[in-house]
Amino acid sequence: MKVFEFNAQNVDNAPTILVLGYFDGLHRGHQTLFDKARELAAEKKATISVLTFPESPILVFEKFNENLLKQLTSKEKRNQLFEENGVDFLYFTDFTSHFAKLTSHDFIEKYLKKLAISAIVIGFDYQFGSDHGSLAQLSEYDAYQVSELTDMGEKISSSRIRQAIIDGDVTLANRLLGYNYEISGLVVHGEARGRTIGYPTANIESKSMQYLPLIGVYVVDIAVGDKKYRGMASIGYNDTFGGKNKTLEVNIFDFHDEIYGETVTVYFLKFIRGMIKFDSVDALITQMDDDEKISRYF
Ligand SMILES: Cc1cc2nc3c(=O)[nH]c(=O)nc-3n(C[C@H](O)[C@H](O)[C@H](O)COP(=O)(O)O)c2cc1C
Ligand SMILES: Nc1ncnc2c1ncn2[C@@H]1O[C@H](COP(=O)(O)OP(=O)(O)OP(=O)(O)O)[C@@H](O)[C@H]1O
Repeated sequence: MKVFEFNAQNVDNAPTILVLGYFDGLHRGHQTLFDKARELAAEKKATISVLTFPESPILVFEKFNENLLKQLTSKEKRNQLFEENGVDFLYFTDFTSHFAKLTSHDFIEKYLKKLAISAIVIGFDYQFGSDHGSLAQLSEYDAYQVSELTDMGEKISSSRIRQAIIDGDVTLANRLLGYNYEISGLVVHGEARGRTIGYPTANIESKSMQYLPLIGVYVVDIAVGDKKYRGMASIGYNDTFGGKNKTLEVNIFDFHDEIYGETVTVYFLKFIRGMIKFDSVDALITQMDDDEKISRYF
């Protein structure tokens, strides 16, 4: 897959199936668009291209809050998911005030006309341009609109998945995504207290703008180097010890290596319980023994 900053000079001119949307998370709903694109690409002997934005279009319309910069994946994972979905050319363009003012006609002239489009694939609720164009405005193309994919009668959407993660419902998030929600980060030094209570933890600091699941304890898998291990994660303030910083820590089962400075990936599998402020360290340890049993046999 090739990644480009969109401009008229650097586009590939082979016949292509163009898929349109923002695609935060590339969830199962999004994946149906790529299924259609792959079918068309095989039929028409064409490549697959995506024209999208690095950041959420909402940033241009709403008062800023930090959540607007957050995505369901890191930038690297987002690109990897496009590639896994069969994309050959990934074009990024910034969603700016100027871009937002383009009509659907302008968008076709300035962007779509620069590509050698064999067919276009959009979703059932896709709109483009300041006049909210949709399938009708794409009539000069062989354009396909994919129907809505639902789960329990409700649309699978990036917003619904974001909410599930904020609520700690990683089971729902994973089901809607079609893969396990993950966060990568550097292993850094914590208080070095974990090892004294028999549960050493890798403290993980992520540099990507992602949603951290609700404070609590989770069954996780964790990739260290090229191996994956089962573990249990804590997200919170270590209330028992009066912690001041919110941390993501993982006790990795059957693992005894020093991994400071390594980049690891945590896959959230199941919410176990909320954080508890225990009266004694022994009570915390007894609870962690139970968490371990749940996590090992999940
Ligand atoms: C599975 C798991 C469950 C935890 N549950 C709690 C909890 O309920 N309450 C709490 O105060 N700390 C909890 N912790 C956090 C511990 O307090 C923390 O790991 C310990 O203080 C070590 O911190 P350190 O890595 O900074 O040394 C939990 C940690 C893990 C790995
Ligand atoms: N569940 C779905 N079924 C079919 N198509 C979908 C589904 N969800 C999104 N799409 C389509 O995928 C493309 C990208 O959608 P978009 O990035 O707006 O995702 P979204 O999940 O709808 O996001 P949000 O929750 O922010 O509205 C659009 O063409 C959209 O119509």
